[in-house]
Amino acid sequence: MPQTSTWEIDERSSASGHRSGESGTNGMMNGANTLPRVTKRLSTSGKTSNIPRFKRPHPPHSTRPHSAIISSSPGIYRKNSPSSSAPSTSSNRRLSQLPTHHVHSHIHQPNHTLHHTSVISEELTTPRASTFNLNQNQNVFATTTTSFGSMPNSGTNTPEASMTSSVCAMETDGAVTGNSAEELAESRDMVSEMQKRCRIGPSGYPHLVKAKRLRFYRNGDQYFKGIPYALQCDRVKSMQPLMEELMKVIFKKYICQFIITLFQTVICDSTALPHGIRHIFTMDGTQRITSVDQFEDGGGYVCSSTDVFKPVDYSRAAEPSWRLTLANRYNRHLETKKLALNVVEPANENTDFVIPKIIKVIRNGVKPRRISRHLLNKKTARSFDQVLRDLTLIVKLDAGAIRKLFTLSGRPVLTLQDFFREDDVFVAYGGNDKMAADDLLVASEEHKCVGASTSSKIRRTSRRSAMPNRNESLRHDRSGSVIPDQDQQRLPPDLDEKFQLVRLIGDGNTAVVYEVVDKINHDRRAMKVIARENVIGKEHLIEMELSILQKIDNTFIVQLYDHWFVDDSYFLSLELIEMGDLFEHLRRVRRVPERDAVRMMTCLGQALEYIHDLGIVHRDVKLENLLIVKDEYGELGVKLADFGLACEMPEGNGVLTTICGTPTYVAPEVLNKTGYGCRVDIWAAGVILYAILVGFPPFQSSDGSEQDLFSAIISGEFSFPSPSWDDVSNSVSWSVRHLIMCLIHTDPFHRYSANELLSDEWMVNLGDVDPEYEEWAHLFVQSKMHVGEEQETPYEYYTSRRTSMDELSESAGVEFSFSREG
Ligand SMILES: Nc1ncnc2c1ncn2[C@@H]1O[C@H](COP(=O)(O)OP(=O)(O)OP(=O)(O)O)[C@@H](O)[C@H]1O
Repeated sequence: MPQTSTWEIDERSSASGHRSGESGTNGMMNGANTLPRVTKRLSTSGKTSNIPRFKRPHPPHSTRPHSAIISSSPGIYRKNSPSSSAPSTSSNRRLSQLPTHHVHSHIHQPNHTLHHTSVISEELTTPRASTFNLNQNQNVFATTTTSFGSMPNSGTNTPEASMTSSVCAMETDGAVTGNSAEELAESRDMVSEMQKRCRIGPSGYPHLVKAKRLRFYRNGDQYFKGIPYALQCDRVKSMQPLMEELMKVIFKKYICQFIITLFQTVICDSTALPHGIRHIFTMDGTQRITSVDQFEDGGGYVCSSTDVFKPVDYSRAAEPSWRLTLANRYNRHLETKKLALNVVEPANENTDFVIPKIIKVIRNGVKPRRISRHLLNKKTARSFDQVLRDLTLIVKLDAGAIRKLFTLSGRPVLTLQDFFREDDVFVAYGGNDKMAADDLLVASEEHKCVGASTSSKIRRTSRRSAMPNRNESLRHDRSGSVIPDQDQQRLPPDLDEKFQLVRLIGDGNTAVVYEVVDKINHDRRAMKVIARENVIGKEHLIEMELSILQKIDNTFIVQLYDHWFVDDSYFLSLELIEMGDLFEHLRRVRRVPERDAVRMMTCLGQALEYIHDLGIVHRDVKLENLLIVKDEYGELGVKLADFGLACEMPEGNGVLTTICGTPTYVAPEVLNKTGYGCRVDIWAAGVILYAILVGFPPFQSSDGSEQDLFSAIISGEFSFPSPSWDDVSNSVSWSVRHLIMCLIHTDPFHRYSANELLSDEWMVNLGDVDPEYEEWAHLFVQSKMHVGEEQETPYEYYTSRRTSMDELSESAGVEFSFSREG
């Protein structure tokens, strides 16, 4: 869901293709190739797209074309792959089907002196290419064959008959004629050296000992994709050194190449191969490999510490992970829950129940024990295995991987959902750790960290800390992981004197927001905490946010009460809004009725009119930044929050040029770099109005890419597709469509202002417009629509939109996408 993050654009990188002076409908840029490059704005997890990635080696099954080691220039000839007429050995067949490592040998003969090099590469040699080269050099081949006079010949001079492998390529520079006895001897020496290194093929011609291309898996680990390995049979002659090498060299090499998976791999090793590699099996487990000769080129093999083969579908291994090897009582739980080892779990666990929650994990051992906190949310709790893996890295048991987890009431944690029940304290055990009843009792010294003295108290605490139906981390780059300090849930001492921390309310790209209570007057507040490390180089944005919030005092905007910079973090005491944000509200209700929508838009319009009059642009108006409030009559409204990207308009007729915002809501003039002002917030308001009425935004990309989304935005073309926009039971008026068209207008000068938004007929009449106006709006909208725009069938609608859904559509979830189709 790349459209959903907040981002900034590297302006330098987007300079090309831009022509200044273009703006709005008349000045739209044409095509995706002129779109600026996007970089993520901020991320607490550091997962910004501009972090350099480690270059992965070519995948073993790469289909990159074979680089031209074989030349067709005169005087060079090479024996390469079998020709089309050559007998098709199983080895050859594998070679063409499973392109992996190849050994190429070049024999150059400059000035009649032979020397050779061997190259191991992952390049693909196709039989077709080999045949071509072979035929090209057939004449020369015959000539050069004489220079190998000492070699045994099977009686045929045809290269097709003599060559059996495609892994040997020979080159000579210049014709081989008129050799002196000395040169011939030299050649013979060379050949004999070659013979030492080469086997003599059935034809009598030598070929280099071919490296067998193998792939090794770990016993019982269905998540380990395997490691490719070129087995040089002339070098590794027995199993023991091979197994040692596999353990010491290959895994380490793998670790070096994929630094990111270093930890995971180490863990995998210690879990899946606790005693190193002692046995190697074929993939189906029917045969144990006892000699290197038994390895077949292109084959896959399973490394094991024990002689018990675990039947897993290794060929379909997914991402690296580690498996639990649970014992005794815990294993029985697993069995009953059908979570036993070797059962391939679905790739995507259901995570509907995942809500932001801080869990505390007690590291089993001598009391007082170390207690780690970990934030679980949609991002950090994707699957049971993944959470256990993360906890292993955080808790750092002496025994290595966490293999058992229990609540303080003794309930085992067996599924992801178990983390989201009422308990939030868990005791972690390693494989050899023995459980004792005393483990579940929290020592007095541990109370502070655990936050409770008994499990019943913990239950009360956890109930209070659970977020009601909020799902924080639908955005892919949302933060959330380890709560770094055990005292994180305590404010720094100065603030701790003033405030009592109550619960986590939400997290954004840069901030974590808690509910706090003022210890003196008992007022409840929201405390937004922005760790400085999350905003390095962007401190000016925080300063700007603070400076702007201090100027603002409006009913429809979340109020800032106070702020501090302590312990390298910014703390903002804000008005507490308890009902969550509009994004989550929409997620729950799927679409907002017009009567609610009109009130929400009125609140937003008021907020925008207020800040625009002050010359302030919010620049990040979106569903997540509209917090839901209820008035005394129970009517819903919103308050505008998060001024993290807000800025003041330049003096005079100046415009803003920094490209920032959230892709789904960004206005075309921001992308076009023609300069922009307050009307970008109005565009976003139009996107929001559209989205809350039907549950999906007006602009999406067909392939989920930001480029595609931006093209759609710049084109300004959107529609009101069936069935959502003409659903009888959710009848949406034409007046609101008219308003949306006035808000989502590519030309900012023709786009409504905040004042015009508030004066719109639909807004003024709270959605209850005069039939005449509705009729007029109907004609207006229809006159602007392209023919067939509303003819989208449900099938097209769902397929086109579900594939390109951003966070909002995603949030509508399966229910939404299928319930309507029955
Ligand atoms: N005053 C508040 N009262 C209640 N909840 C709040 C308040 N401020 C923020 N939140 C919640 O916390 C979440 C994150 O806050 P906020 O959007 O300010 O963080 P951020 O990191 O600046 O966001 P972004 O991801 O947009 O950069 C919000 O989506 C909202 O649900």
